[in-house]
Amino acid sequence: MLKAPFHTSKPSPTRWFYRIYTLVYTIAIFALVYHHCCNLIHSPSFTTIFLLIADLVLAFLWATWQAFFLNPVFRQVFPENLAQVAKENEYPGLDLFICTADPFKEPPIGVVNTVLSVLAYDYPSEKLSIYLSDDGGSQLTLFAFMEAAKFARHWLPYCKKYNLMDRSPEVYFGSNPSFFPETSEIQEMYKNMRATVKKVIDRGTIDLDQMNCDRTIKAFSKWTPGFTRHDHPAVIEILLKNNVDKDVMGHYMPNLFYVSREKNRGTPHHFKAGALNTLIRVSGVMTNAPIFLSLDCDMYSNDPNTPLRMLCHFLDPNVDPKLAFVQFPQRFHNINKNDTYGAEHVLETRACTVGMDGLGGTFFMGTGGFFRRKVLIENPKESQKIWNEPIQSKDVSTLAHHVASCTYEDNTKWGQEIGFRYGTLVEDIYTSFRLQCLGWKSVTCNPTRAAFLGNMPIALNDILAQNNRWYMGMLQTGLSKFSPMTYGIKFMNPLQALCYAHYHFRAFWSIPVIIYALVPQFTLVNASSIFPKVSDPWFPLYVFLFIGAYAKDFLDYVMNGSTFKRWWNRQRIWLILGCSSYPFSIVDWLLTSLGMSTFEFNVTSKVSDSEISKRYEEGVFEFGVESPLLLSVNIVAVLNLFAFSIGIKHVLINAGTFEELFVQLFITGFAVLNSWPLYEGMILRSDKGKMPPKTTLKSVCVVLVIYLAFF
Ligand SMILES: O=c1ccn([C@@H]2O[C@H](COP(=O)(O)OP(=O)(O)O[C@H]3O[C@H](CO)[C@@H](O)[C@H](O)[C@H]3O)[C@@H](O)[C@H]2O)c(=O)[nH]1
Ligand SMILES: [Mn+2]
Repeated sequence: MLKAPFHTSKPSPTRWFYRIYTLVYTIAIFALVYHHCCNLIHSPSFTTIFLLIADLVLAFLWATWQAFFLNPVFRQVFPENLAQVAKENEYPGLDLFICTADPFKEPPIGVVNTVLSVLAYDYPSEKLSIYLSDDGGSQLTLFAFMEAAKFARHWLPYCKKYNLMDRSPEVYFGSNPSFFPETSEIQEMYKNMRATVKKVIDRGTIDLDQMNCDRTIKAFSKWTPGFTRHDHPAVIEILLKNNVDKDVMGHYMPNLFYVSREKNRGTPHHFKAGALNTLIRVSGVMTNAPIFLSLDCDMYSNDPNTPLRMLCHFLDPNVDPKLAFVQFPQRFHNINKNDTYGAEHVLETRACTVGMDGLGGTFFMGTGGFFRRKVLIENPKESQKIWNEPIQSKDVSTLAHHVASCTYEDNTKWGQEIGFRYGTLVEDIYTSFRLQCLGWKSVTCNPTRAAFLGNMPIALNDILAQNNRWYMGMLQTGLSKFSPMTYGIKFMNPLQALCYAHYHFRAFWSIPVIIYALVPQFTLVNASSIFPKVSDPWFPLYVFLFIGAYAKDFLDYVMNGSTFKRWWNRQRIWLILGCSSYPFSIVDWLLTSLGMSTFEFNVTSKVSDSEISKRYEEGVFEFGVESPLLLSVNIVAVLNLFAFSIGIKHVLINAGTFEELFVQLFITGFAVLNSWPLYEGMILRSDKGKMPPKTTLKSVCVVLVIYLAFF
């Protein structure tokens, strides 16, 4: 029995409020559906059918969203109590997986910082191994890591000596650190390393003549002339060896491996899921730690004690034997003051994770998840590791290259029943869904000081493209035989399945958004009323439904520590996504299902232009590029402005129509209010991030054509 607990959990006191709210709102939805049905019987028309469809989809998404709030559980961990069961040298081994895919979109110096931040974890170094997966197959990345390994010899002892919290050198030196005797020397080394790496990246090649070490030359000799990122043999390099490499203070260092799996054009590589599965196998051969962490290359560690927090769950003698992973929700370092694009995902990363925790476990977010290895492999007892040989031996190397080959997975269950699951662009959420259907559990750990901090796009089009990818990925599995609504409801807690369903079908939010962005507007131009007028007994129901949904959403935001402006921006981005990324995901899904297109994981760019960053800091929308995603949003904005002006004209000419057209005017006015940054981008701005004039022109033309065709 433990004297003091490692972790505690308590149900949220707000759950009763949410349960009552859900009940009341559900009754209101039924009343609305009844009202629609009456309308359909008495005055059937396309408009009534459209509105019914829109409201049914809204009701479905609302209902699935409520599942997150019915039984939230808050957990706390107490790493200081760990000493009761384990001394440091009894901690389990830990393999850390970091994925990168493109040296130009993900600058290696950023990846180096992520790696250094975890290499310097407060964890016994003989238990720690870092594996970098390079899907870009780039010698530039390998070069950067060779430099990083040299710098780590100075950086690690420095972090530990002064017990730094920020162990990403870029963050540390950028934050006016306190001055210790070695500080300026280390800073100088860091700057030199950064400059060396940058020079090589800018030049685009490695100058082998300048290398004076045979091993290094041998490593780079694998980049033969036929070597491309899509076609190359596996490259596995040991950059730091535990028990061999020491830092400048004479302490052994963790292992550091560079892994670029074999690629050839004819073999599908399954994007990040494929990369992670390769790492599971390569690490199985090399170190075979019972726990591994999956981390994106842009998510540096913000707290060196994170592994201990994770151990509070895994080392608990009363741990649920079905506990598969501990998820540290994603948090970001580059969000501006009012979170212009709602990229912080306040509810998804806070309320939703604790919400699912009370239902059997949260989903895996792709990064910040510590897994038990045995959960993702076939037969944990059959270890691949060659125990009696050191990791640098020939046999180990041959086996590691073998498991990183393209053909290794042929006729195996990898990606289907073991490892990270294939067949979708959102391998993370899908894998956790499949695991939880098998009875595995997960827990959320969200300490006040973020465990990891990542990067979000800061240009609107990048945000839209990222969402397009996510929700296309969700549909791939949401509409497969592993749908949460069929398979999920059968094999997991049904409320947990509803939570998954919410994410998987979020793209359908575009149906009501598009209907509400067009139908009330078209009818407003004609001055024909489609909603109850203000004095109608049904009118208060509409008011209740609107305010009930918006006010609750706002409350959730504030209760999760956010602000009014951030909430406002998030609800705006919801409307924008509803007429861009979401419908595009549905179209993409249709085209891929019909075999008319293939899907691709477009890596988000982590490079930021200083002008764009400046505008983002000021909270100004970044349009700048011409893209179908932006065009569709802009068309809707122009159309609503146009319809609103005509609506106002009607009311001014005949004040009697105000009461009848009120709801339509309100919806259109609300859209206009939300579209304000787009009008600014079209008319008032002259900077490079303004709406491209061609996009404005096209939008106006489309709206004119619609007007001439229909009115
Ligand atoms: O073929 C690929 C493609 C991507 N990646 C890596 O995957 C990570 C995530 O890619 P990113 O472009 O940053 O995508 P995001 O949309 O920011 O990522 C979110 O969504 C992804 C699923 O779409 C999850 O995998 C991520 O963990 C989650 O942070 C990065 O480290 C990439 O290097 C690979 O290793 N191989
Ligand atoms: Mn990312």
